Amino acid sequence: MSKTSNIMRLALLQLKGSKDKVANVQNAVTKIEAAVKEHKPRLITLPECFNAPYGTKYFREYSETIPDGYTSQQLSNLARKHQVYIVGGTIPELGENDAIYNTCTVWSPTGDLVAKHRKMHLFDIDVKGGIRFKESETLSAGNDFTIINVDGHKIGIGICYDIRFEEMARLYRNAGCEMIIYPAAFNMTTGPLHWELLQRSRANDNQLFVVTTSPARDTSAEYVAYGHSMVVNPWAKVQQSASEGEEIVVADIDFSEVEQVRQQIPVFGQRRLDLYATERKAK
Ligand SMILES: O=C(O)CCC(=O)C(=O)O
Repeated sequence: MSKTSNIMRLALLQLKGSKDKVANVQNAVTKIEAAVKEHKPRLITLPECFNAPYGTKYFREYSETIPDGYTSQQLSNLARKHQVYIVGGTIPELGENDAIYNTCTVWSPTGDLVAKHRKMHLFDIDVKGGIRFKESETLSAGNDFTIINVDGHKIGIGICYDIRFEEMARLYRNAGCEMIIYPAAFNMTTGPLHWELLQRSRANDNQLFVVTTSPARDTSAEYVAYGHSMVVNPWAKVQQSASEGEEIVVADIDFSEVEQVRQQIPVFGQRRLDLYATERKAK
């Protein structure tokens, strides 16, 4: 598809969650309506696990099938009604064989599901005195890379912990992506040190835009999200970022910056592919 425009307006919705699924989804609906009315974005992003509390004991209870579940239907209707792309954060998905996935849905302006990305790297960490989390207690990992095409621009999709795996971002870059979107929910242990660093690293390594959307910070929640949803440009500069509470971040992406950086610092063509490679394996 040829590029119809180099400018794309994004709205990142940093949303507060609760244990009430319908209230969470309705909050997203209200904020999407407000973002459309006030800012007219082309693409809207939502946070990781925006319709449920983020915790392994909750994933099965809150899980839904895609695309016929309640949350999917709401996002599909909104995308069609407002003719926008929605990168629908993530929800716990009830998949084949009763498996649960942490899944991002992407909706086109016709309301169609254009992609579904299941988190590939499960968040299993144990930081002494900090945080222990083991998504693999209840979740299964996805096995597929996901690239969408919006107005001729290729955009890779990852989810939170996926950002730590530079090979995944490299494969998206190799496939021609100009942006990677990660719905994410870093925490108060790893967020302060790694959140911005990882985004700027992936942007700098691959000379593309990195976009993250976090839940708002709620210090009364069992899992306290870091917040600070962010857009990093291909120069690895933070173009825009949220604070900690509920917020809509509006960013005008100029995709011509991707080509500028790639021409001026041409590392992609200077790699020693005679000596090393990052290659996707056939499944
Ligand atoms: O990598 C991290 O520090 C946080 C990852 C995370 O919270 C997640 O994958 O949901």
